[in-house]
Amino acid sequence: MLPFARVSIIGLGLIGSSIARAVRQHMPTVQLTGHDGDPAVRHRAREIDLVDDIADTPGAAVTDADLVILCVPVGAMGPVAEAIAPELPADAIVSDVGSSKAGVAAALAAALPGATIIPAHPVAGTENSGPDAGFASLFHGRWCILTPPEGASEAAVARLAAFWEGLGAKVETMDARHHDLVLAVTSHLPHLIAYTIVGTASDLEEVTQSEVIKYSAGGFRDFTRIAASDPTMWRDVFIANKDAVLEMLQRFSEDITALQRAIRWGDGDTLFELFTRTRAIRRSIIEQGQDDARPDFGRSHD
Ligand SMILES: NC(=O)c1ccc[n+]([C@@H]2O[C@H](COP(=O)([O-])OP(=O)(O)OC[C@H]3O[C@@H](n4cnc5c(N)ncnc54)[C@H](O)[C@@H]3O)[C@@H](O)[C@H]2O)c1
Ligand SMILES: O=C(O)C(=O)C[C@]1(C(=O)O)C=C[C@@H](O)C=C1
Repeated sequence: MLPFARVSIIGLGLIGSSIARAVRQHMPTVQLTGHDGDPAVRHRAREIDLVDDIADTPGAAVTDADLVILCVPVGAMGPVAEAIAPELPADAIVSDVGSSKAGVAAALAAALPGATIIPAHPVAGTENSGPDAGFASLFHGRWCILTPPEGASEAAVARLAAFWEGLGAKVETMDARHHDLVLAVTSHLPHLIAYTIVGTASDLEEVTQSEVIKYSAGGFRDFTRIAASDPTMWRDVFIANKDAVLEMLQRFSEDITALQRAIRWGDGDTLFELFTRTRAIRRSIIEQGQDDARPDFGRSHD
């Protein structure tokens, strides 16, 4: 039996549209309703027949849902939760896909007192945005981290876990603050570094924009992919996960200062030891099958 019969998705961009496509593929009998705040996105979602029904307001999208998933930028989670509150069925489970969790959990709890809220984060994505960027296999073999609040219904957690497993994800449960600390170093800091390095390169007087494009065939090109990620999404993530990001940034600054010293003093052993360790980490990620699922990394869309 399927964990949910009527799923409502608010926010039909990369993640919302990927969930819609994955539900269509893996749970074809589920009734899917969607809403997006941008009329152009609603229009496009209708054009590509993304879900069974597109609602023009967030409230109208949830009236008969048994699962509501908020797929909007982290900073919009609270306002969207407030907008669905009057129409939310008492027995519905509310979840989200935000990249940071503690702040979102607090915003949802404040907006929806008494509701069953189980926050989640599928650790899968790309640098692209919008309803055409999504694909059904995005979550295959990827982690989805659930961060249920203390005292959350175990049955609700189990149903949401079954939903994500049904879309092909592996599910882990974690405390929201621990999630935010781990993701600060594995996801948020790498994005900050990519935004910085691409910005620095384009600011350098002697490196003109055309040279940045011309010579970006190697490592720099990989940074530009990450630095092309959605500005609204990442602005909200850094503001929401400020404490954990600043803590990891401090640690990173100390480590880069140590490397600076090693380079200055010609300490090749320190450089070689670090580069050997990081090469082994990359290889073990690939061996564990945690390499990238994006279509341009050689896997199919569905
Ligand atoms: N992009 C990734 O790699 C990734 C991965 C995992 C989780 N996430 C999280 O998923 C969420 C969505 O990200 P995305 O990549 O799908 O972004 P996206 O920009 O592709 O889609 C977001 C959609 O939300 C809509 N929206 C914004 N504010 C709204 C509001 N107030 N009401 C209704 N709709 C609104 C936008 O119009 C847009 O269509 C974010 O919270 C992000 O942190 C993103
Ligand atoms: O592959 C990418 O483009 C991503 O940045 C995906 C990525 C990540 O950092 O791994 C980005 C944000 C998320 O919340 C989850 C996944």
